[in-house]
Amino acid sequence: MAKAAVLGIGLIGGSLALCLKERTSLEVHGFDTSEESIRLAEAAGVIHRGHQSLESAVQGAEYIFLAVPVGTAPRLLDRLAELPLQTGCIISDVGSTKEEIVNYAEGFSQLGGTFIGGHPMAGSHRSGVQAAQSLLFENAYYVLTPLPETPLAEVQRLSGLLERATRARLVIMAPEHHDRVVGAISHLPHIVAAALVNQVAGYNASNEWFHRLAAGGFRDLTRVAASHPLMWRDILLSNRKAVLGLLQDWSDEMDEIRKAVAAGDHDQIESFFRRAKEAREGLPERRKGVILPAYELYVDVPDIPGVIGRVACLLGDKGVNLRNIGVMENREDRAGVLRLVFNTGAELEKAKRYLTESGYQVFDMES
Ligand SMILES: NC(=O)c1ccc[n+]([C@@H]2O[C@H](COP(=O)([O-])OP(=O)(O)OC[C@H]3O[C@@H](n4cnc5c(N)ncnc54)[C@H](O)[C@@H]3O)[C@@H](O)[C@H]2O)c1
Ligand SMILES: O=C(O)C(=O)C[C@]1(C(=O)O)C=C[C@@H](O)C=C1
Repeated sequence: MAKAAVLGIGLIGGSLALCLKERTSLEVHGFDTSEESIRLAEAAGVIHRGHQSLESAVQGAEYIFLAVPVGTAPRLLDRLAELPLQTGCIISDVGSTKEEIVNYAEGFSQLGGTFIGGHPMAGSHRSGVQAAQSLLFENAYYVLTPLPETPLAEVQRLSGLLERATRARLVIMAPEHHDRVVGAISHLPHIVAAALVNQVAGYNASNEWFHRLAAGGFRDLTRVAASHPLMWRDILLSNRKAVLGLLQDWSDEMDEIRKAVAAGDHDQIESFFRRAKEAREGLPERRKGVILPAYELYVDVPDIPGVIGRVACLLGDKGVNLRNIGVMENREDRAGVLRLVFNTGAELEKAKRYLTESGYQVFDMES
């Protein structure tokens, strides 16, 4: 039976292991530095088999997933580079930042497998294998960050497996683009939530009414402040450049509202909340348990090496989400060799326009 190895069987590693176990034929092996996590994962049927040795966990594995804190992942890659891995294996990760680990993996002259960065955009403030669940990623976005030179067939193999196992929507992005976007919608909000909780805890130290009166607003806004401190320390250090820029923008925004309140500027204050309300109400709906239709496009690409990066970057820069990308094996069956999958017809139309404007020959299902 083909084998997958999940390294780090916590919330995300455990959830991914469950997905692979329930929806693929892979035998799922787990490795963790915590013996307790291995024991719990085996007892709860999260993995087929647990290992206390990294070498035996990855031996013969076709897929290896790193699901450890982002500050630990490079050291784990160092150890993998020393081990004999299965020829043609794919190594991926689930870390919340991508540029650092992708650059690190690129620096190896001999890694024994193809590294493709990954990040499922779903999680929880809880941690550990006890919180793992096989529906965690359903319909969430799952970002892959291959390099332009990553063989297309390998990206297709991994995205196909993950799509089937997690039921997530696979998208492809450049690592630095990922880190800037995720910095704004995940890393900054975690800092703001923690800062708010710390500020109020300071007031509460001398007056307990601050915590007693905390109602829906405070609780909704600060749920993620209960997240794992070590995981978040690593994320901020890994995405330092993007986070520093975002913190500067955040203090500018705070300065502006502070000035408007100090000046008693009714219009400015109302407009601050009006802009936020409109933007919040305009967030795309999150749907659980619905299988989304796929919108497909075919692109004729004469030269395969590097093409995945060029096409993915072109669409990423224009804000178009690519759900999946793959090579058509038989060029006679269909005009065009690269298959692109989108979540909406509107995204497909945008992609068609941008690709055509950039000189690509594009065909859809009707062509
Ligand atoms: N929690 C989230 O919401 C979320 C969402 C998406 C991605 N991520 C990313 O997923 C990764 C894991 O996060 P998590 O929430 O599952 O954390 P977790 O604390 O639940 O699990 C991490 C596991 O890794 C193990 N571990 C640590 N160092 C190890 C090593 N050197 N070798 C083997 N195992 C080791 C720990 O014992 C633990 O079981 C992080 O990189 C995080 O950025 C987290
Ligand atoms: O739902 C939560 O508690 C999360 O924090 C999940 C969340 C996020 O949305 O910020 C956190 C980190 C990840 O890398 C991806 C998702």
